[in-house]
Amino acid sequence: MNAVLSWFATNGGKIDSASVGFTEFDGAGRGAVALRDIPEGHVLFKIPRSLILSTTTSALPRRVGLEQWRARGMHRGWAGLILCVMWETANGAASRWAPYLESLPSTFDTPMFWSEEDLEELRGTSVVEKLGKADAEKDFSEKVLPLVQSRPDIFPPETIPSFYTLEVYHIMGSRILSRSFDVERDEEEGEADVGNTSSGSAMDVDEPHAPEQEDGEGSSEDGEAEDEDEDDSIVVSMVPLADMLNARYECENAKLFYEKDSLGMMSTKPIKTGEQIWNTYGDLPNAELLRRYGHVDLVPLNESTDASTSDPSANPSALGNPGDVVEIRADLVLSVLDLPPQSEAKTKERIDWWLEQGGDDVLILDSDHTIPPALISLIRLLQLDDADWAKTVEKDKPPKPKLDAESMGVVIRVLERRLGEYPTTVDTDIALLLQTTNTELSLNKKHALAVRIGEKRILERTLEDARARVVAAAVAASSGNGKKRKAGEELEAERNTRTKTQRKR
Ligand SMILES: C[S@@+](CC[C@H](N)C(=O)[O-])C[C@H]1O[C@@H](n2cnc3c(N)ncnc32)[C@H](O)[C@@H]1O
Repeated sequence: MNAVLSWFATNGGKIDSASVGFTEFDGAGRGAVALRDIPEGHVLFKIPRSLILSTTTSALPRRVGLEQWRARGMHRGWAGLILCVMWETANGAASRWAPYLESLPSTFDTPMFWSEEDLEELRGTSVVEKLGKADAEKDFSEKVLPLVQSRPDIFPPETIPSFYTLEVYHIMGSRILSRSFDVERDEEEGEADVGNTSSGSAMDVDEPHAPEQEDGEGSSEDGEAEDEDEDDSIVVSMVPLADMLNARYECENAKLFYEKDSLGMMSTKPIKTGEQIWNTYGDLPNAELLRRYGHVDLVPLNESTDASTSDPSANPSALGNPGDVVEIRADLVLSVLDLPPQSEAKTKERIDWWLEQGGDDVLILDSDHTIPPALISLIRLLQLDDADWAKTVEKDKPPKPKLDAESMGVVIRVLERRLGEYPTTVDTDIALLLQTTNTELSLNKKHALAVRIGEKRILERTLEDARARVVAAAVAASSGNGKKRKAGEELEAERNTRTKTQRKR
């Protein structure tokens, strides 16, 4: 840390060292701590733009030649930035970022590096299919290695076995995934236009991006389909010191802000002496935290729980991540509907139309346990008869998310089938957590348990609520209530009451 701090100061970085210290936190690596009471709005440290490491500040793209760089597709996805970090590392002490790069971790707890046996523990969660290992390896073998091998003047052949291997590519990718920020392009350096490395990333592209404020961090080497409309004003960047702050669900008390020639880490709340200085990674679900950062958040799930209880095995049902979600793929909905094979073409037409309308192919359940309106709308769309489908297309609007008895039946079957994708039940998982002492279970297995339990809890509660509503509607329908209503109408009436109550809250 000392080497990084003196490099930082020598190169124009400013740190309020009376207020901020860096120390090791148990199970979380390095982090920042308040050395005195810090008021809100206080600048903790400032990073000059010249210390930011990206494809616009590394000399590599220009050494390769911007035309070559683009021709080889290095301006798209993550390959370009990863290669810059590899090259800067290979340059050793000659790199502008040498002490910083030397201080970065080379081992990670992210599933990218897990054994097959450990990955099996994540079956049913969305983590494994999002790892992007195969895409990263394709980028390495099709883009990065051919470029490296074609330019011995820049990448001396004897350095390839140590600095330009697939293993190093994954390590550098993981450093970027767990530490990078979206930084707005400096207008002057924008002239260089080496392209945007963030295209197709799984990083915070979904976060609203305030123009004067840096928001969250995280990036990915697992480029998805590349988007022609990529935002050229954002450059994925390594920001020394700013990336040494840890994060925890709703604990953020500092954030990175744009200033003219620098980025400033500023307190967003008063911070007491001795408290950790937390950034935010966007209060992600545990599945995403694990995939990108290699840790999970376990916080008390309700106010009555003792906040000091951070050991999940002490009271596993009281801790979790309130930001957890469950992803339900649209094809699971299709499999539940079990539509006749002759309607395959019609179904495809409807799905394509749904996607064109901006509908998602993954539906998200979150911890408020309500049934996602998009799920109801999709179920109804897939069940329309031909005449109603034609009317829907004419109106150019997907069906309203009206939860009638038939749709509710499908929803329940979807939730049951989704729950069945995990090999174990939530009770088995909690029993496992209770039976095993901390030393018996590896960190990977503990993390996988936390992800699984969080997701299954959401599914089970949503399912319980849905079943209870069916029963309530059936009881109301059979009791007549003055005039006899159909169970479906009861469900609808009950849904409206719930929505109003929720709005009031
Ligand atoms: C941006 S870096 C933060 C600095 C890092 N601790 C270090 O030693 O350089 C992100 C990494 O810090 C660790 N981390 C951050 N917040 C954490 C938390 N709440 N619990 C455990 N580890 C955490 C994870 O390893 C994550 O990949």
